[in-house]
Amino acid sequence: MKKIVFIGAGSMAEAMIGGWVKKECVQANKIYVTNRSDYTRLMYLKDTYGVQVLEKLADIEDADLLILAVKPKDAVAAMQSIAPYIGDHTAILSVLAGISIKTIEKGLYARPIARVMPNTSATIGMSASGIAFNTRVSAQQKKLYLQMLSAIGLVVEVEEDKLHAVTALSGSGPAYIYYLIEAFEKVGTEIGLPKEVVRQLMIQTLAGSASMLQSIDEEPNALRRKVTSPGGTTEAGIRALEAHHFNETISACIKSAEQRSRELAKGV
Ligand SMILES: NC(=O)C1=CN([C@@H]2O[C@H](COP(=O)(O)OP(=O)(O)OC[C@H]3O[C@@H](n4cnc5c(N)ncnc54)[C@H](OP(=O)(O)O)[C@@H]3O)[C@@H](O)[C@H]2O)C=CC1
Ligand SMILES: O=C(O)[C@@H]1CCC=N1
Repeated sequence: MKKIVFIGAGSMAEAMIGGWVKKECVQANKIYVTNRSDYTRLMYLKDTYGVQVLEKLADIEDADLLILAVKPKDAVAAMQSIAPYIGDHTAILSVLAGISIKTIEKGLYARPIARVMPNTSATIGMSASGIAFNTRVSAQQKKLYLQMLSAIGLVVEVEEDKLHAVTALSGSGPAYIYYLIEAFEKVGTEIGLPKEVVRQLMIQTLAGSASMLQSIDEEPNALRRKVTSPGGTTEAGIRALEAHHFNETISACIKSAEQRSRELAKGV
């Protein structure tokens, strides 16, 4: 691909650009960025990653790929602004939460459209992404998208409707983990450790546990039992989690996010 244009230049666009440029998966000078009004932001992306700033919207005409990366509430306006200039051969990759392929086809006409739900860990090549395609995406294009997404992490192909679940779990997931670390830091300082020490300990604990799950063929439940001595500290901790409705809390979190993704699809 000779020209890839990001429509929207926020956190997710930067995470994908950062990941691709670092991995040398896409050459920076083939990537163009545009947004609604924040020119300083475009210059920052140019200076940091070596991407190009799209001079005017008409310049999307010869783009091979447009990546839609605005907030869902701005999707219709963004599509209206690019529709007059979009070339017949241009394909679409959307990272918009909730917004369906049907809505994009309505806004940008019949063409190859892929919807991907990555996460911000794309920055370091550690995204966990789900992807779905419309029927116009060729086998060759699919292969290319899967390669591009693999360069910034794990990618799984799912039915489009399941992207709501992917969004709730791994799209939003990094925020839950950061929130968890914030909670560990808060309580860790209450029980006497400096915040930086709590952070170091808990980042390593998270990374270690994730690596154990990746490298050892055992269920989370079995690994948990190996930590839990009868009458010990872990058992006391898990009991407190159960008493405070841990499972219900996580279930409410994921179901609320999934529901919100469905609402975004309806423009709510
Ligand atoms: N952040 C995340 O972790 C993830 C986000 N996503 C999805 O990615 C999308 C972008 O999210 P995120 O990067 O966080 O959002 P940001 O708010 O960080 O960025 C949004 C960008 O869209 C631009 N924009 C708004 N309206 C228009 C328009 N009409 N034409 C062109 N550009 C426009 C904004 O420009 P300006 O600043 O000039 O207004 C800004 O650059 C969302 O749809 C979200 O659902 C998906 C997975 C994870
Ligand atoms: O919060 C959001 O809507 C987006 C989608 C997934 C992560 N951030």
